[in-house]
Amino acid sequence: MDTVLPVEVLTVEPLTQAAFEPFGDVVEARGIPLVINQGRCYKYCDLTSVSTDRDGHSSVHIFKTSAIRQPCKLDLFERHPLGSQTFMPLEKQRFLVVVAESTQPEEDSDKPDLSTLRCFLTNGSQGVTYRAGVWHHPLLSLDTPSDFLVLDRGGPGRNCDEVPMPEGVRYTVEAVGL
Ligand SMILES: NC(=O)N[C@@H](O)C(=O)O
Ligand code: NI
Repeated sequence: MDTVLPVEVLTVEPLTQAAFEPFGDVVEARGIPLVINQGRCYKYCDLTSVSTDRDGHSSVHIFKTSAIRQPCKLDLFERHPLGSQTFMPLEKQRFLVVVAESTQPEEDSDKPDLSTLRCFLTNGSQGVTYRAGVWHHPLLSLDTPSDFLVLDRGGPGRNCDEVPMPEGVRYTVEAVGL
């Protein structure tokens, strides 16, 4: 018989720039746009930026991802110490943004502090940028398979540290209100 693990059910909070400030930027059309292209287009400027180390370069990808099943069991945390990482849905896809603060920021021995674990739900028109070194769960897209534009740091060196979720507890995000 499978051992029944205690379940840590995470509450989901709506994604706002104020709440997400410690981790990075929310990318969404906000503020007063510039009117460009002979009036045909509104430009919402400088919503976020791509950071890389001096040996890296900014790189653009498309992720074609399947949707998560719910309740969503968390697998691991990762961080990209050499650069930021931005996810922007291409099909109005909602996704879960699961982050945690660092135990020893900037140190090689840094780990996610699971007592600070936060779970945000986007509204379909929002993307996020994780600042370099921010602990996050890999992409968790909801509802249907979907495409995301991803901007991050390309180049030499190790840019992905992973820490599995601790044994003995199942961290899940329940479908409450999802
Ligand atoms: N592996 C990869 O590029 N994706 C992850 O970094 C992620 O945050 O989804
Ligand atoms: Ni990542």
